[in-house]
Formats: sequence, structure tokens, C-alpha cells
Amino acid sequence: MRITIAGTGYVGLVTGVALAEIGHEVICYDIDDEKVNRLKEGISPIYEPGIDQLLVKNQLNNRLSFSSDCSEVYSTPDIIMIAVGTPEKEDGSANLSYVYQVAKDISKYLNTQQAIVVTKSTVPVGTNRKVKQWIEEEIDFHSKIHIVSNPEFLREGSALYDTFHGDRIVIGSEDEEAATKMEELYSPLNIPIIHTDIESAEMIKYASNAFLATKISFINEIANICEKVGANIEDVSKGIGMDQRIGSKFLQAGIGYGGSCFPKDTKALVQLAGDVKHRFHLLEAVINVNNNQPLLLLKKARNYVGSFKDVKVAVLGLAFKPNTDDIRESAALVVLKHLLNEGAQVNVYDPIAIANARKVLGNTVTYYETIEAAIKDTEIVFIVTEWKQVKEFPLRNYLDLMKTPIVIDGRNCYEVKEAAALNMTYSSIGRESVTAAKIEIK
Ligand SMILES: NC(=O)C1=CN([C@@H]2O[C@H](COP(=O)(O)OP(=O)(O)OC[C@H]3O[C@@H](n4cnc5c(N)ncnc54)[C@H](O)[C@@H]3O)[C@@H](O)[C@H]2O)C=CC1
Ligand SMILES: O=C(O)[C@H]1O[C@H](OP(=O)(O)OP(=O)(O)OC[C@H]2O[C@@H](n3ccc(=O)[nH]c3=O)[C@H](O)[C@@H]2O)[C@H](O)[C@@H](O)[C@@H]1O
Repeated sequence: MRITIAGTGYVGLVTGVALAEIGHEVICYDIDDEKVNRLKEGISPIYEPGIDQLLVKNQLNNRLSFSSDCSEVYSTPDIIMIAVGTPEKEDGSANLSYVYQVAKDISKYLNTQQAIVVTKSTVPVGTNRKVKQWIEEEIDFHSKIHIVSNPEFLREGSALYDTFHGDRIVIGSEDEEAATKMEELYSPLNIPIIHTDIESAEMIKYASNAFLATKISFINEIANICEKVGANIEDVSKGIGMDQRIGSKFLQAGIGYGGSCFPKDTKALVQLAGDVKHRFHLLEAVINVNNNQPLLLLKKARNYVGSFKDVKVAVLGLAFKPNTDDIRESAALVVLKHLLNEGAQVNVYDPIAIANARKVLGNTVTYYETIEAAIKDTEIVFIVTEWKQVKEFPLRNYLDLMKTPIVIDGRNCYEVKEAAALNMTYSSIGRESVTAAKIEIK
């Protein structure tokens, strides 16, 4: 099939590459000329395992191309997919202006009797119908628009894997022909498909993200209690996760969820509920717990140093999770904001997110590409992202390299026992803290 995808971000690009790989003819369109020019040269603007190879392979096969000219992409494709951003507005609701723009461009350039317009972007319930209306209100000839809600569930850092091995594909449509065409589109992937009405498909996306966020805030709250009652969150997570009704995934306690989706989608769902006069108390609590979680890490550190003024600090990890260069809503940014406001001198380490971090943090911090260099002569280290490089970095090296080895681990990368044996000061999430005999507590 001939597919046009609007937006070449994480979702649009990965979807485009994957659909080309399974044999479709895909053209990806973006308003960002620079991004498109780099993509034309086979350079991915995002870090995502496996993307570079498949990008080049499918361009050479002539199954994948890129354009920044919307007059040529929307005229006659079999399917148009919308994968543009839906960032949060100040009130927490989703900003649909990019989706609106795509709809308007489609209405201007579409030149077929029938079109299937699929929304992959995460959009509030009711948006797909608006997309249809936005297209139809300006279209200047008779063309039948079939809308399909086809939300995306990929995770950054494993986006291609998730696309090829997803748990399900959701197709929300009220037109049988369009739904069948969508099934054909995805059939080579061999992933279970669930057909629903449009509103249910839209809700499945928000409910999935809200549920996963709830699991994380729940386990973080349990972790916070564990610390106070002398229980160990790692054992507790394992113990509850073995109950198949609960499941072991998304029970990793830490510094809270970040990224471009959970924070914005939970807020958007609270807002959506509010619009229909339903106060979503549970999700509000999930958000509050998450907002507080990075602050607890700072509180732990203050127990040892009092204030951060002129303290030499290293923050390990800037990305919101490992295997991505995405720093959007990363807990690292929250920690850094407080440290800098309070006058700390901050070194940061990240294996791949430094370029993106520089755009936001400028020269307020010092960037390092090795952990050794970042922690050298520092007084406190905060572990914020559980990069493999961090997990594999020997705990003993902190002792050797830091001025005062105080490690505040927001991702439970090390064993408490090991820190105790090394006589370090080590505090993590939901576990006992150990204090080195020599460290002076102010
Ligand atoms: N990032 C993720 O892991 C996931 C994101 N989503 C959802 O998918 C949507 C897209 O997210 P990302 O890919 O992360 O966004 P992104 O911000 O990485 O990419 C969006 C792209 O759309 C382009 N764009 C903006 N206006 C346009 C227009 N009128 N025509 C064509 N392109 C335009 C931008 O230049 C940008 O390259 C959002 O609704 C998000 O919530 C859903 C599942 C996973
Ligand atoms: O809608 C989206 O954009 C996507 O949001 C998440 O994917 P993503 O944000 O890429 O990453 P996750 O692996 O879900 O992690 C999100 C955050 O939760 C945190 N997390 C995750 C799991 C866990 O057990 N504990 C925990 O703190 C991570 O550190 C990270 O900050 C969902 O997992 C995807 O299914 C969804 O498509």
C-alpha cells in the first residue's frame, strides 16, 4: 500500500521505517526541513536502537522516502497517518494545533474519491471526529473521508522492537472497509488486532498510559513506606509481581516517571475527565506522587550536606530512561533545577543525551562523557538514569574518585550490602540507607 505519514518524530519515523520494512511504499512528511534533509541522507534525527540500518535499507529499496512539501504527499495515498506531536497546554489539556494543521493540509491537497485518515498521535476522545470535520469543512470536491483511530504503544529506546512485537494493534473505526484495509496494512506483523469504535480506541491509549503511570506511582509510594518500616522494595516488588494478576512489569521503584508521554497523557486524561464533570481523584494522586518523587532524592542528600550551596555534585543520566537521547520531562531536569537554584556546582554524565541537554541547560552545568570524569572530586553523586554504563560502573570507584563518597541512587543500581561493605554513604529508593563512618552529618 502507499502510505503517507505526517510527522517524522519517534512515532512517525519508526512507523514509517517499520511499514516500509514489511513491504509498503511509505512517504514521511515533516514541516521541519532540516530533519527531512538529514533523513534524505539516511541520518536519523533520533537515537533509537536499529533505526539507522532499516532507514538506509528501505531508502535504497525505494520503499521509504521523505518530503517537506505537503502538496506532493497528500494527493493520492491509500492511507494517511497522523503522527505529529500533541504536547500539553498550560492547563494540562492536549494541544491539537499540529493535528489541526495536518487536517487542513490534507483538505487542501487530497485528490482522491476516498481516503483513510488514521490518527496515531495520542489525542483526546472525540478528536478523530474533529479531524474528519476539519478535513471535510474545507475540501473543495466530493471525497469520502474514513477516519481510523490507531493509537501507538511503542516505548522509546525499544521502539522498533515494540512495533514488530507489539502486544496488540488497536483499530477504532466505524467503516468496515477502512478497518479491513488497516488489518491488511498490519497483517505481515502478525500481532493480535482489536477492533473497536473510535472513542474506545482513543480511550484505550490514555487508559493504558494512565494505568502504567499508576503502577509506577503505586510502587514508589510503597517504596517510600518501605524505607520507613525497614522493608526492601526490591523484594516487595518481586513478591507482588509474581502474582500473575499483578504482573512484574512496571514495578521498578525509582525517581518517578518522565518522558514525553506519561506526564502529559495523565494530565490530559484528568482534564478530559474534568470536561465531562468527572474528577479523576486517583490519577490526580498518581501525578502528585510522581511530582514529589524527585524531591525525595534531594531530601535524602540534604540529610548529609545540609545545603547544596557550593557543593560539587555529579548527576549520572540525563535521559528520562536508558537507551534514548530524549530528555523531555526527565526527572534529571527537576533534580538539576533544584541543585542549580541552590548554588551547587554540577557535573553531568550521559552516554547519548548530552547534545539534547545542552539545548536546554546551556553552560549551567559541566558535561562529561565518562562517569569517571564526571564524579572526580565531587561530594555527592545522584544516579538518575539506570544506564547500563552506570549499573556496570564499580561501586568501589566512587570511593576512589569522589571527595566524599555520598551516592544517592534514584534507580537502585547497586546492592545496599555492597555499599555497606565498602563503608560508603549510600541511599537508594525503598531500601535501607548506609552511612560511612567517616562522613560528617551536619
Ligand atoms: N514518543 C513516543 O514514544 C510515543 C508518542 N506517542 C504520541 O505520538 C505523537 C507524536 O509523538 P512523537 O513522535 O514523540 O513526537 P515528536 O515531537 O518526536 O515528533 C513530531 C513531529 O511532527 C512534526 N510536525 C509538526 N507539525 C507538523 C505538520 N503540520 N505536518 C507534518 N509534521 C509536523 C514535527 O516537526 C516533529 O518532527 C504524540 O501524540 C505522542 O503523544 C504515542 C506513543 C509513543
Ligand atoms: O505513549 C507513549 O509515548 C508511550 O509511553 C510509554 O513509553 P515511554 O515513555 O517511551 O517509556 P517507558 O518505558 O514506559 O518509561 C516511562 C517512564 O517510566 C519510568 N518507569 C518505567 C517503569 C518502571 O517500572 N518504573 C519507572 O520508573 C521510566 O524510567 C520512564 O521515566 C509507554 O510504555 C508506551 O507504551 C507508550 O506508547
